[in-house]
Amino acid sequence: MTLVSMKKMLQTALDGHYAVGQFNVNGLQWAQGILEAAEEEKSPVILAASDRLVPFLGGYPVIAAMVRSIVEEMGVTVPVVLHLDHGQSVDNCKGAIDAGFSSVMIDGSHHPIAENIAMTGAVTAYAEPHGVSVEAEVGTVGGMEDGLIGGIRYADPGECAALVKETGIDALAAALGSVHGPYQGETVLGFAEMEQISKHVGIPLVLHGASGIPNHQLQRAIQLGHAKININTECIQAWAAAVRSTLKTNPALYDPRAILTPGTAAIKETVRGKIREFGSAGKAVVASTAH
Ligand SMILES: O=C(O)C[C@@H](O)[C@H](O)C(=O)COP(=O)(O)O
Ligand SMILES: [Zn+2]
Repeated sequence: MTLVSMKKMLQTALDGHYAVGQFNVNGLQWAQGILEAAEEEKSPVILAASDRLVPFLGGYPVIAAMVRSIVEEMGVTVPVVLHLDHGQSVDNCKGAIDAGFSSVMIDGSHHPIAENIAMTGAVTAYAEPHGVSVEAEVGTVGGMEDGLIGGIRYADPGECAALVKETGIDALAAALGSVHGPYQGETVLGFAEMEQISKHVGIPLVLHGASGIPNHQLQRAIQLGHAKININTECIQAWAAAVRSTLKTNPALYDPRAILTPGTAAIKETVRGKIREFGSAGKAVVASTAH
């Protein structure tokens, strides 16, 4: 199965009232664990490289080659998207597209809306002829974003509508109370604003900062228009706990395979649980035949 764009995948999910998980890749083991879980659950899946981590991961061509090779080697049959997460500039998005990413996010949310629209429009113009889908963001997700720590700023419905209308993006991340990284206290999402924005823009919404959000709130977000849900923190916490426990139990261990394999298993089981929560298990055929 070649890499696909998110366009039809997310529209099909929106129509079917489920969401596709975006799971961030922090190394080879993440790609393996995420793809194994998606294949076993027969779920469409989005593998993402966060732009801030691209140098750590070896650059766009290395990431694209790695994901494509693993998909081929494993004989993955479910639809797979390779997405640039929180793309920091128009040039970075172009670099990812040229390297073979099938989807990009341009994150102009820290700029005034006119600039955000201009950046996003430049990316959609470049992506469209390549068959690459585009996500953009309005408002501010709390916690760490693009390497900056910030507070929550709710997306403005008028700005969301203008950005969608003027750029033709495929998915919109409208920040409505979610936070990147671990939550301090209970999650408070703006469901009334979510309903309003979803009706107004008519395209799939994306929920960033979804780690730690209780399932009943995720289900409500899905019913109110979210077709893509981003998870990174829960996977990296599960990986770290498994590797830490392996080393604690066997302090003399030094074989990387023995140390790291439990980490891959932990990522896989975390992803499996999320796929089931989001309702995308068994939806691979639906997603790949949708047009
Ligand atoms: O950490 C990154 O750079 C990627 C995340 O921002 C991702 O887009 C995301 O929203 C994951 O949220 P989390 O798992 O709740 O931290
Ligand atoms: Zn995010």
